[in-house]
Amino acid sequence: MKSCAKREEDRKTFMDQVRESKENGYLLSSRKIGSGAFSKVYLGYATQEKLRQNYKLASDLRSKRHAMVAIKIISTAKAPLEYSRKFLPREIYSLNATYKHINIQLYEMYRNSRRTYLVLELASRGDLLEHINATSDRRECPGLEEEEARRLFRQIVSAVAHCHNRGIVHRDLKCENILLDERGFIKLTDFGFANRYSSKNSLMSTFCGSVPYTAPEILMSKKYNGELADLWSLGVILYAMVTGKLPFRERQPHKMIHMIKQGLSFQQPISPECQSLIQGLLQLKPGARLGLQQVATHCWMLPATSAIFQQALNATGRPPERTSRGSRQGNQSPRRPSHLLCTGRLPRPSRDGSQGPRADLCRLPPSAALARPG
Ligand SMILES: Nc1ncnc2c1ncn2[C@@H]1O[C@H](COP(=O)(O)OP(=O)(O)OP(=O)(O)O)[C@@H](O)[C@H]1O
Repeated sequence: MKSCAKREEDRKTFMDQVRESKENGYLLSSRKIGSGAFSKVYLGYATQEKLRQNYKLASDLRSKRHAMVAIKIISTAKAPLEYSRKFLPREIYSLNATYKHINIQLYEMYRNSRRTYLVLELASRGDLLEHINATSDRRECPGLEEEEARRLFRQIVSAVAHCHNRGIVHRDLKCENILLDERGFIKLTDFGFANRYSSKNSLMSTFCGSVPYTAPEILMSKKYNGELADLWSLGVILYAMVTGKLPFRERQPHKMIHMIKQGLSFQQPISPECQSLIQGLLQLKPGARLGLQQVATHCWMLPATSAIFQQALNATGRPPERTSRGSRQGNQSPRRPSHLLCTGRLPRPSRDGSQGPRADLCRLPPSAALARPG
């Protein structure tokens, strides 16, 4: 229970934030839509005056037919110095450098000695993790349909390519950092670990990310190429989207490495094209991973091929038979590497606690970030 004094302090802080936002052209609502380690995110509204002054903001909001924004408030006075001096400036730099892409959007920033305010495009439909879990529950089958996964993954790839083209690596790509707006567009968020690099070959050494999504070279504390590390995380995200599970799940980095070395496996029917794309991204050796250009033009990313697969899957519950060379035949299950299965599935008991028919459904667990300062 919060003490009276604490409640009063929170109320005063909130009133200050309302005033500071108003002075900058935004109405801050009391509806908190998220919070991070050192931040709170509120629903806000652009005032008429702001819309008159800021043409870009006005035209964007006009197309959405509302004036709502997400206002992320970072208490710089309370956050550790390293965060305020190093990570927050990088986040702001990265958001500014990537302005404006349909899948990433910082409208504006204002600040004073105590707080920094980031005015972001509102993504009102929660994050990808929630979406995967909710869809898995609705379908009674883990993961998204490949068609939907493709639509979302294309946007994610486009957003990451936009960052890389501007010399920014995200370094914390994960389902929780991909938000969805009311039109189903993804918004890449949380650039707290992002960094810029001067050359494609420059290596980084900060140990950051979230273990299940972190590239093995980072887990092994090697110097790494940020772009190639982002590609690994993209592979984990795609695997999570289509299977509703994490490919490798361990808390301890050294155990994760062990799992990764054992290899990847799929426990449910996923199209061979999608498997090949995931395998191409989840390569232990960074240099062996598919590049973003190869990802964008991979055959799974083209709708026609996989629509046929999905239709067959829906009709028979099994992947379609293939006749071409190297493909599988008849009712055989997908060819699997002989190593152990390494999925991060979390069995969910049915409501009465027994292992009912849906006991093999899983929920993707949220993953805590590593190396948060403070
Ligand atoms: N543009 C947005 N629209 C809607 N909700 C948002 C938006 N940005 C952030 N949020 C919500 O606020 C939460 C925290 O935001 P964000 O991840 O950017 O903060 P953070 O301080 O970097 O978090 P963390 O400490 O977890 O890394 C998000 O998980 C999300 O629920």
